Amino acid sequence: MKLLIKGGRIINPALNMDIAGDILITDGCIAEIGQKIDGAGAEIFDATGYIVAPGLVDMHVHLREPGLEAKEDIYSGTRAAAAGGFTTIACMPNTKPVVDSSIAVSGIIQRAQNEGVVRVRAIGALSKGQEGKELAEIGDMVAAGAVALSDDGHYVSSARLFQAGLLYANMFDKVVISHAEEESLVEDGHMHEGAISAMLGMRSRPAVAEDIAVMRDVMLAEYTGARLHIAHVSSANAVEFIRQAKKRGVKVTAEATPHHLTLTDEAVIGFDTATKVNPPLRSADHVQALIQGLNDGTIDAIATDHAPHAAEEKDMEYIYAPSGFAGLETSVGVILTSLYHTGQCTLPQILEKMTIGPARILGGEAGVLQPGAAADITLIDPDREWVVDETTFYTKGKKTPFSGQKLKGKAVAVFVAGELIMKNGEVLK
Ligand SMILES: NC(=O)N[C@@H](CC(=O)O)C(=O)O
Ligand SMILES: [Zn+2]
Repeated sequence: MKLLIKGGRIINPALNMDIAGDILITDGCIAEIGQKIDGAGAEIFDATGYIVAPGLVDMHVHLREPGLEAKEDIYSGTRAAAAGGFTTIACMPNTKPVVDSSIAVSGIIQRAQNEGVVRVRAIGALSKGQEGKELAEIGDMVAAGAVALSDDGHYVSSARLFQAGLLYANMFDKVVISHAEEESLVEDGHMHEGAISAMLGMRSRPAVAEDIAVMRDVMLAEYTGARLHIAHVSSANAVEFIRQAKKRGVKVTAEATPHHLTLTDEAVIGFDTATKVNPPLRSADHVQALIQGLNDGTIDAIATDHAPHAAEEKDMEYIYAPSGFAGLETSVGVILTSLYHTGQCTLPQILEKMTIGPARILGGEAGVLQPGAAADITLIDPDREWVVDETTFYTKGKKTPFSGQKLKGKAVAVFVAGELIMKNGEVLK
């Protein structure tokens, strides 16, 4: 089996490569990358006009298995990932039951092998039941394949337990991922605290809740020397704390979501539950700080926080609807439209945050095109114009704050281990 991806612009941020060229694939692996490859006997895939990138990596996805299959499952979630251009995703453990044991981790990996169309990495819970009281079986979960530990969805209130988790995870060189919002300050809050929440009379979640939480976690990472990753950073101070900590050599990394990088709390006016998410959509000054953090290397990854919910849950009143919405199928379009086509970021910059950036944090092989590596490849048409129509989504939880928006840029083909699994938005498996 030989395949030649011919004539694209190969952007391979891990190796600082940005060339017009071809990629030869044999038996599911990359055999050669070059400006002109003689693909005698190979099937040809014409990539003229497209960007050829390492398969996109999303380190923050809620696949909802086990137990919450009305929102999403591994079958639907991995197809949504493929449709959005992703070849590797990491799934969060806030399921029912919580993924806090080796058997649960093995279950996800096994189910993903049987049902999934992209590669799935499992993140284990940091505490048992994500209750923040005692540590989960971290060593066992790592042995079963867990790539990171997180109580995502909740902040770990006890500094002592969080410190113990950092130390324990660090023994296995695994990163702890923090959902950093100090709970006592966000309880019962539904949106960002500011002029818009005051106008709407809505109980809110202030940015200072995130600032405090990030500060504590960063200090514990510094004190222990362990690895920390801050999920969905959304406040300007949090970006600054992480920037300063990195300068001091603290082993902290961070991700930002497409929605926090592009939307503000003004989207909440009208009470569309598709705008409800934790941390909340913030004001424009926070959005600008995030973009700056992305550009200066403070933020290492763009992650969707794909958090689908069932239609009947999101159709409730704003204050009762659960937080979170679909993100996998809009990520590339939203990011290219808002950051690339506006001149705020370059394509290599963006693709670094969507490939090798998150891959490095999770460890293992992904995010780079090089001979010998699995042929996980995403083709992107940066100029393809399309309108977000959630009825065509593969995810079960279709709510999106980008509904009806005209976007420019789309993943047009995805290969996993050399196999074409998505073409023109259609998943082929
Ligand atoms: N982001 C959200 O608003 N919700 C996520 C949890 C999370 O990622 O914190 C979910 O699981 O629904
Ligand atoms: Zn979270």
